[in-house]
Amino acid sequence: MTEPVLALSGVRKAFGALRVTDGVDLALAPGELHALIGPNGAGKTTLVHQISGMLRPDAGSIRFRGAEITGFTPEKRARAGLARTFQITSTIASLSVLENVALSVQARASHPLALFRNAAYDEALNRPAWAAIEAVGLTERAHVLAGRLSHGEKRALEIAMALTLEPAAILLDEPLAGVGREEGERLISLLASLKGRYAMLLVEHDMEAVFALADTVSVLVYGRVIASGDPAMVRADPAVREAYLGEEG
Ligand SMILES: Nc1ncnc2c1ncn2[C@@H]1O[C@H](COP(=O)(O)OP(=O)(O)OP(=O)(O)O)[C@@H](O)[C@H]1O
Repeated sequence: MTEPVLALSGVRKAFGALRVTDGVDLALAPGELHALIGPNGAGKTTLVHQISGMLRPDAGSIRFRGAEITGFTPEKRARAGLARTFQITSTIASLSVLENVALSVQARASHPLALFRNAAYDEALNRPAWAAIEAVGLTERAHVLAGRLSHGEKRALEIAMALTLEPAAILLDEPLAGVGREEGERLISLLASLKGRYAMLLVEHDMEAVFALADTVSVLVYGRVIASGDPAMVRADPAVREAYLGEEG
C-alpha cells in the first residue's frame, strides 16, 4: 500500500470532561480527496485544528510525509507542505487577486527574493502566482481587488494562495459554506480538477458535494471515526445512516 501523506494515530483531545476527539486514526493517501463528515459538534473542527497545529493533541501522533509533526507550529507545518485554507490564509481586500497570490508566494519563498533585481523579483513572484491563479480559474479576474470578489471567487483565491506552498496536502474546512449553488458547483469542479495532484482533507456539510468528490469518506461521531471507506460503502452503512445521514432526511 502507498505510504499515506498524512497519518493520524490515536489522536485525543478533551476539553474538561468532554472528549472531543477520542482516539482518531485517519490516513490520507497521496492525491486522495478524503472527506471528513459528521453531525454538528462531532469534533471535526477540533480535529482539523490539531492537524494544522492550532491545537495540541493530549495524546496520539500526527505524521506528515513520514515525519512526526505533532509538536510543530502551524507555520512549520505549512512550510513542510501542509496547507490549510480559510483560517491561515487571509486575503487582503484592498489588493488584487494577483497581488494577494504574489504576496503569498513571497511569504513562502525559501530563498531571499528581496535580493533580486526588480524585474527578476517580479518575475520570480509572478510566474508561480499566475500558475496558481490559472489553476483555480481566476485568470480573467487577476486584476480585480480581492474585496470585490464573490464568496466563491474568494474561496478560489484562498485555494490559489494555498497552492503557492506547493503543498503535499491541503486541509479544506467547509469551503462551500455560505456559497450559492452556481458558485458551489464551480468550486466543486475546481476541487475535482485538483484531485490526484494534491491530497486533500475536506470537512464539508454539503453531502452532495462530498459524495460527488470524495475518494474516501470518514464519519466522525462523538469524536470517534465510526466508518471510513469508499463513499458508496459509507453511505450504505446502517450506523452512519442512523448517526448522520438520517438527519439529512
Ligand atoms: N475550546 C473549546 N473549549 C470547550 N469545548 C469546545 C472547544 N472547542 C470545541 N468544543 C466543543 O467540542 C465539541 C466539538 O466541536 P467541533 O467544533 O470540533 O465540532 P464540529 O464537528 O466541527 O461541529 P460543526 O459541524 O458544528 O462545525 C463541541 O461540543 C464543542 O462545543
